Amino acid sequence: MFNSFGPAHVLLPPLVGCTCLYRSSDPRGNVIMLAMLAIWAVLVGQHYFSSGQAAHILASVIQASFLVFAQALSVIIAVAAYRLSPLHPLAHFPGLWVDKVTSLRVAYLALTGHRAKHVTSLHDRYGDVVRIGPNRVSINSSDAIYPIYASPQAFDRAASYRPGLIHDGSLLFSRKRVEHGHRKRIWAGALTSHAIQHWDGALKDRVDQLIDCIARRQDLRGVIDLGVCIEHWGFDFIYDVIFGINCNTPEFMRNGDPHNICRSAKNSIVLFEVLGEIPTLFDIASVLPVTEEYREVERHFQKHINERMQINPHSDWDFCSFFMAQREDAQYPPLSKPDLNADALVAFEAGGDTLAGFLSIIIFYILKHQPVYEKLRAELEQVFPLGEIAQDRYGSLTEIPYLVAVINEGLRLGANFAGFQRVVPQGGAVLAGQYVPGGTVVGVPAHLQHIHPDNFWPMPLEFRPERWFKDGLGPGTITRQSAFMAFQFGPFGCVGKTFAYRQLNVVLSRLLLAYDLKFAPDFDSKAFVQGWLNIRTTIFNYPLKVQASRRQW
Ligand code: HEM
Repeated sequence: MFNSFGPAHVLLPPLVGCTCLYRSSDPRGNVIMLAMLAIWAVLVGQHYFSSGQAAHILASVIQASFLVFAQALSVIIAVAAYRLSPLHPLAHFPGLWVDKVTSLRVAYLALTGHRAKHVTSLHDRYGDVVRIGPNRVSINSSDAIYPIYASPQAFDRAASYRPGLIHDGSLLFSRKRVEHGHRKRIWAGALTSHAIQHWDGALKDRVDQLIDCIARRQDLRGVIDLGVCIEHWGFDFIYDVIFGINCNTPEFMRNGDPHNICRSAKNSIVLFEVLGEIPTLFDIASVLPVTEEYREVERHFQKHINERMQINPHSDWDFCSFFMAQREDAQYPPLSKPDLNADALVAFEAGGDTLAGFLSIIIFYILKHQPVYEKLRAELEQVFPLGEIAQDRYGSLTEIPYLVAVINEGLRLGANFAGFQRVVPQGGAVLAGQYVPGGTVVGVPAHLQHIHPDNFWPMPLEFRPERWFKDGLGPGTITRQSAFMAFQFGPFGCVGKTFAYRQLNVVLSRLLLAYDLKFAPDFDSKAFVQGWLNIRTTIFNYPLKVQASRRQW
């Protein structure tokens, strides 16, 4: 079989190359595939011409395929052995052997929505610092939050933010702090307090529509799937904000989602989250049909961007105006069209989907805790005795302390994020008292920090909004704001945080004033919790069925 090439000739170079290189960065999957193809073609040619038997092309193909397969297998075995060996720089961190060898298992768990549970079980078993991937360490310590995320020298984002071969010109996929900072300044212009206030009118109209939509979709018992109504509201409103209220948007609350745009947008987030765990495979998968649903959403947005560029391109407050950076006070050059499309999509998914998911979770917790529901309603009624909130008072909702506490408590328990991946800079860093080598991917699991007794005490697992007040759950109440990671911190933190609070405050208050809400008679809250998955997007496999009756004022 090896008559033209010796085994050492074929196997040694990739063995050495991969063993050395694989630790420092996730190699590009497409480059590996092309290299293998090139090696295969050379081997076919070599065998074909050296054998001198033109008829033996099939034999050449078989031999070359065998050698390339053997080569790939030897590389996989060598890389696995290296990752398990004491020579690996992360060898001293505890963890499961399978996670040390490959990220495939964690990717699978991400797909099934059980990654957070897996990370929890690993920390329970091995302690605060655990190796959860070949080159990845999870750190369940609030000491690590500041250096990794919040400090001005916060670590760069890891390759998990690399969307394969899909265009990566958006804020979310920008991984280096400096270039990211430039793009973020454009976004920040669209989300100043002045800009946010500008959206109060559209927000009012969309919440009016949500209140009508709930009435329209009720069955004979007054029951609706509130999660779907809120999702449609969230996507309708974010469309306004991205493209402007004069654009031709799908109107989900009115028309439903016949083209499955909401579902495809959510599936795209799942795709990025799962394949982000294995960036090398993402490079290959991104040219396969598995990404077709995302391409569909991309095409859909392209259509809207084209329309938006025709209409009054530089004189409004929508995100596109700022992204095109053609306002009179613009300081930065306009984004290219692919970048514009990528940022619009990120706004749609980060703004519309995340907000709607968390709003549903907060409502679930409120309805599950009747005393909280009663207390919040009483507070709202005291401030708004006529049951109406004038638009010019939207900003003042932050001054209703219990409302803010309820929202924060829902965000605390709902932020089921398994760890935002960052890269330790060259030279390494001491994190949670341990030296972590440069190039290692690290992350602090938000969901574990949010229930850590050192950060939130007492009853860290329970929904108790009172904890957000000084000594609210008795003397010694601990509420560590610096461990509250729902919006992340620092340079890569959520740019829409203030806008998110504005929307949560307004929608929640108005819904509670407009309707008496309770779970549907056959609603099973245990089944809801079991069916609620976080794959960066929130998926409710069991619907949030709520009985709503209009309040009379
Ligand atoms: C309850 C609502 C929200 C929550 C819990 C939330 C949470 C987060 C978190 C944790 C991140 C960091 C992600 C990472 O580094 O991987 C993030 C980023 C981001 N969020 Fe939000 N978000 C919310 C609402 C919004 C809204 C309403 C918008 C826009 C209108 C928005 C836009 C963004 C953008 C653009 C990023 C990327 C920021 C960057 O790369 O610097 N988010 N969000």
